[in-house]
Amino acid sequence: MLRSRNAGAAVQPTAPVPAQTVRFSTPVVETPGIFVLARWIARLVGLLVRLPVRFPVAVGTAAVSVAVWHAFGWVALAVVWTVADVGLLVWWRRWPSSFRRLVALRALAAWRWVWVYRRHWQPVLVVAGLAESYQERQYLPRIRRVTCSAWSDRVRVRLVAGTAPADVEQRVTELAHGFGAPSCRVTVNGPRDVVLEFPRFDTLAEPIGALPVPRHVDLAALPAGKREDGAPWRLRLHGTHVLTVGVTGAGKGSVIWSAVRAMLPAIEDGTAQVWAVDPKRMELSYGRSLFAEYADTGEAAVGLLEAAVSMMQDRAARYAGKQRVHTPTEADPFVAVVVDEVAFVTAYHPDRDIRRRAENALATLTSQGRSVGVSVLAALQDPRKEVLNLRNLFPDKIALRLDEASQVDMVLGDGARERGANAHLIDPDLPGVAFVRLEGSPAPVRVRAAFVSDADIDAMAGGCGRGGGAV
Ligand SMILES: Nc1ncnc2c1ncn2[C@@H]1O[C@H](COP(=O)(O)OP(=O)(O)OP(=O)(O)O)[C@@H](O)[C@H]1O
Repeated sequence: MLRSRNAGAAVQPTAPVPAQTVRFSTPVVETPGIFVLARWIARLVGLLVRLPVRFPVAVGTAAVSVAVWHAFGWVALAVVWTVADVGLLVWWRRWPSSFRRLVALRALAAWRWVWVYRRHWQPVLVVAGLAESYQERQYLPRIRRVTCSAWSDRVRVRLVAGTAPADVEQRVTELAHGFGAPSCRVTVNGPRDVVLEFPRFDTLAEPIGALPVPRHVDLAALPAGKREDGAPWRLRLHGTHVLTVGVTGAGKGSVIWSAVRAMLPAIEDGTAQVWAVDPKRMELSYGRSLFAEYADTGEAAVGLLEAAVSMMQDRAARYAGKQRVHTPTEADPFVAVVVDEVAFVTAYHPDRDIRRRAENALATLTSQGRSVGVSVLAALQDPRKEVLNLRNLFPDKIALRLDEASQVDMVLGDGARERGANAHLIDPDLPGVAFVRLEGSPAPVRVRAAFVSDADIDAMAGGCGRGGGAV
């Protein structure tokens, strides 16, 4: 075989390869000082033109103050300011919500724009790796607007052309720390248009007591707790199946009990039933009288699940060709099959036959039960496939505190962690806090389930809620 004489010789990295013996480089031309000065002046004029548009109230106030002072002197200015302050004070006391919306939150937004976001924008984004370079120039996403709600700042951002919202979603932790916020969530409005939401404080830090029992039960929107933005968190049960995942002590019981509590009037009037599987015998046994069916051993649990399958198939046979949607009635009530620690019957039970039968029954219920009014609400500690390979049959999932970062996407679906659903970082002192995905939005929402105490369950089981009043 012929070998080149140079084979194996070290190649000098600086030596030009034959095709590049002539190298072109851009000449450096010194910019005349007049151009630099003209550019600064142009930028200053641009800023002065934009200021009244961006901060009309602040600029208007300053302009009026200067005009009054110039025309009538400082005494007149002091009088005008005193009258304005008294007016604001009266507005605040008499109409606090409109004052808050139109004055306080707007002033706060302007302040946070200038002091927090404008000031730290470039260093934080560069260090977080969100600055792009092209032809030796640096390009940053641009702040379009900052607005404040009672609990968070929403920074609307125009992305650099050629970048994607996913680039920002992957840096939410850096952004949150960079701007001193507990978390950051990304919402995509449209092309190159995203909103970064930074909470200013944790609205879910205080536990929420059991919610009042609703007068009219909406099985598609059961009040179960509070969302981070202060709105009620409503859990859909009819027409879906819900999987609640969290480590021990994360608060799975509070989700289950809040749902049962919200169904109480329907349970009492016979239009809803709860069939409970309680392998730990600790969580659900307390309110046993509320359940139409109850099982606390492996054999009994499988029997209950298979009975639910038969009932569901009987309904499906009766509905076939006549009715496509289930409406709860006393004859055909909505059935919520509540399974606490579902892995006990699908993975941990020593009898293989029990595990197989339980898994088959759950697969049948979750794949066919929705349209005939049978829903499964299951709780689970470990979301891995080996433990519950049916997890994708649950359309709705709730991620309470999890063990590992990798479990977040297992529960809430791909991309949930990048969008800020840091369920593995939930404080152990905040049981009941969870991330959920609401219908029609890929952005995960942070919620806290209401805590239903033993006394509340006692009262519920004792029938105090009859008639739909608060228990
Ligand atoms: N929503 C909540 N708000 C406030 N405290 C809560 C809430 N949920 C649970 N807790 C507290 O945390 C404790 C553990 O909750 P819970 O038993 O529901 O956890 P779990 O996830 O079901 O745990 P395990 O899997 O071990 O049963 C409760 O005894 C209660 O003190």
